[in-house]
Amino acid sequence: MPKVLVVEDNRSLASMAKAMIEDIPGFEVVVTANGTEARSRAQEDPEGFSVALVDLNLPDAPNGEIVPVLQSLSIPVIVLTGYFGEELRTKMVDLGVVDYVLKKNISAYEYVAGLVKRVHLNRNTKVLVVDDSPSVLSMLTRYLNIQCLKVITATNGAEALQRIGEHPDIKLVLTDYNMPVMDGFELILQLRARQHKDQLAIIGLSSSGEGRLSAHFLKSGANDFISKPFSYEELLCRVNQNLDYLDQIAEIRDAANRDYLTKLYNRRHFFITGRPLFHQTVFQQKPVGVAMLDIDYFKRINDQYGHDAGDIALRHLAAMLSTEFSDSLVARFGGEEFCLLICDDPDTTRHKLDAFRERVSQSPVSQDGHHFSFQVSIGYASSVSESLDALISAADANLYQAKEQGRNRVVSDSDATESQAASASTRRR
Ligand SMILES: Nc1nc2c(ncn2[C@@H]2O[C@H](COP(=O)(O)OP(=O)(O)OP(=O)(O)O)[C@@H](O)[C@H]2O)c(=O)[nH]1
Repeated sequence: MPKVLVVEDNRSLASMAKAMIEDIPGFEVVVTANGTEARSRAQEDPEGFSVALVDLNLPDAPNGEIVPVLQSLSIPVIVLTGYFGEELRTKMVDLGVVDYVLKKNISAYEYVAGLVKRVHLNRNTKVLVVDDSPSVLSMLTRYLNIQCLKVITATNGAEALQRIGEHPDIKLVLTDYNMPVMDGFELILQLRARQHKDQLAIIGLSSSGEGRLSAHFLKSGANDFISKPFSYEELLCRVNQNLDYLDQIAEIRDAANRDYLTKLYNRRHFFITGRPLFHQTVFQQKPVGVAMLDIDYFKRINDQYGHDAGDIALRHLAAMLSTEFSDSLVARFGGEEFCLLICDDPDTTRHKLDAFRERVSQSPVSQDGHHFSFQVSIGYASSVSESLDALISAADANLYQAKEQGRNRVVSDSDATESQAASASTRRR
């Protein structure tokens, strides 16, 4: 869990900062009221603090003396200040603080909370900087490192493409225009052929004399543009804004693809991802199958223990499915029905499904002091190869058989064939 150190002698401001930061899911705040206390907390556990939020004017450190102390323990610092001037700004930028924020109203704290989250996320965020000037590369690297970003560098477009190949998880590219071998526009065109604006952000950089370059960069597919020379603050704001945009799009996309209750993928995403995966697997002549899984007598759980208990059971089963079928595409199709696309040998899968069914029946759920168990029926099909939809229909038919035969069982293609043969022979007799 990310921990934030707040160093503030004004109790109400400290409480406000704590409340706003702890509003971010998973964040914990430790408040200290002076420099001495902050130093000993940070020394006790320097690894533990993701970032520190520091009041510049503390009773025992009135001129920001605590800032370099925390930085020497590798804790990035965001400064809160009650006054502001050019001299202070220069001092803060020279010290290498992540940002300085004027404590004037509540929106300053909202901004700080967003920044705290950004700094934490930046630790796993890769940025590629492309410029043929060593001095620009080293300045950008220093500025971006202050923001805790992982910086990778290249000196021209061709080298940048190589770096992207080595690090496909790069999220942001900052690129100059005028470079040898391959310029910034050509680089952007090549990058955009592979990744859209909401997957990879690109910021163009060029000297302020080249007036029309900004429009040209944007038309070529850049998300944003910065004129050189630029201030640390402008770089920080543009980089953060672009990374926040990517994260928000990813969150929206994820919310659209997932079932709200169980957080498993929904039916829509199952088909979008599953159809190409199915065709690719069939084309490669590898085994592929679908399992339809349904909780037995689920209505009774709702009726007996309440709808909340039913929801807990659904989440419990979803968590088990995610863990035990982590290599498969798992979705909640609706109600108490789940669907799995499994790319594995049918015999192995059949055994795995049966073992899973058994485990479900032996893992009780607790709600309000009540403990209850439930069972599942599973239909598995792997012998149909014309389409994913046909495979799902076959699995569904097998699930129907499992319910008909008494529930709490797995019925696969071979079981269904055997049972049809048995009933045909009974009819013949
Ligand atoms: N708690 C809860 N119940 C749900 C949810 N979605 C659907 N249900 C309930 O799931 C129950 C499904 O009942 P049935 O279709 O009769 O199936 P069943 O009782 O499991 O019986 P069989 O499938 O034949 O074994 C209904 O009572 C729905 O209201 C949900 O998200 N949460």
